Amino acid sequence: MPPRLEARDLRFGFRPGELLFDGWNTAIAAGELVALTGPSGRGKSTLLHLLGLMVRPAGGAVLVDGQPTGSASDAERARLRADLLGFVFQDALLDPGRTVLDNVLETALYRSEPRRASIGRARELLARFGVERRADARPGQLSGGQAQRIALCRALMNRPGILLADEPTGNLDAASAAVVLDAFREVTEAGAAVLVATHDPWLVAHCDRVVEL
Ligand SMILES: Nc1ncnc2c1ncn2[C@@H]1O[C@H](COP(=O)(O)OP(=O)(O)OP(=O)(O)O)[C@@H](O)[C@H]1O
Repeated sequence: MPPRLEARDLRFGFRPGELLFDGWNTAIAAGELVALTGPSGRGKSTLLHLLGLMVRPAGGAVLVDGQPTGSASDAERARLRADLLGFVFQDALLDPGRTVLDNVLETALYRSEPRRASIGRARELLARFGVERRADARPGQLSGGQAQRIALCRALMNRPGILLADEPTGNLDAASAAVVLDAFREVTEAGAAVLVATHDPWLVAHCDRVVEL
């Protein structure tokens, strides 16, 4: 079975002559929970955006379940993201114009699932992370930790085969961080791969493996 997620000889930089990644390789198998660590500014978020098919590399390849994604059109990449990937952005990046419930439902709507069919799962996820009472709130009314948990609900909505999470416990107390780790474990036990960029030593210690940038 191919790795769920693989980077081969990845190259990328924001400025000419300044490559953040110059021939970078990694592979994450089904069922693995992997921590991505390294100093601030080294490129953890950028790498997650490359692996999450939001940014195209300058060279090399990102493979999803063994399939190269380089020649896929933007529409095909968007389809892969909706079908296979869950993404928790640093600082949550919820849509300020929608309620919490509609933010969580957003990923299901990308897959053309009827809203009514998805509401039950969205509410279950919100309850699991202790934020069900915020369902009708707008993101501007949330604490940082609530926003982070809601962003995780949104990423889990489609039961992704690959979950990429950027500092998902940065604003959480110990009890909420433990709920997040439990959720990651449940996702890996279902055969997904989880890559989590983090500075949190507690979370790193609970991962199967560490990739250091
Ligand atoms: N859109 C952008 N345009 C230009 N440079 C960028 C852009 N995004 C990030 N950078 C630069 O790329 C480098 C890597 O940034 P990135 O956010 O990936 O690092 P990081 O390891 O996730 O940092 P942190 O741990 O602080 O979140 C930094 O020097 C940053 O300034």
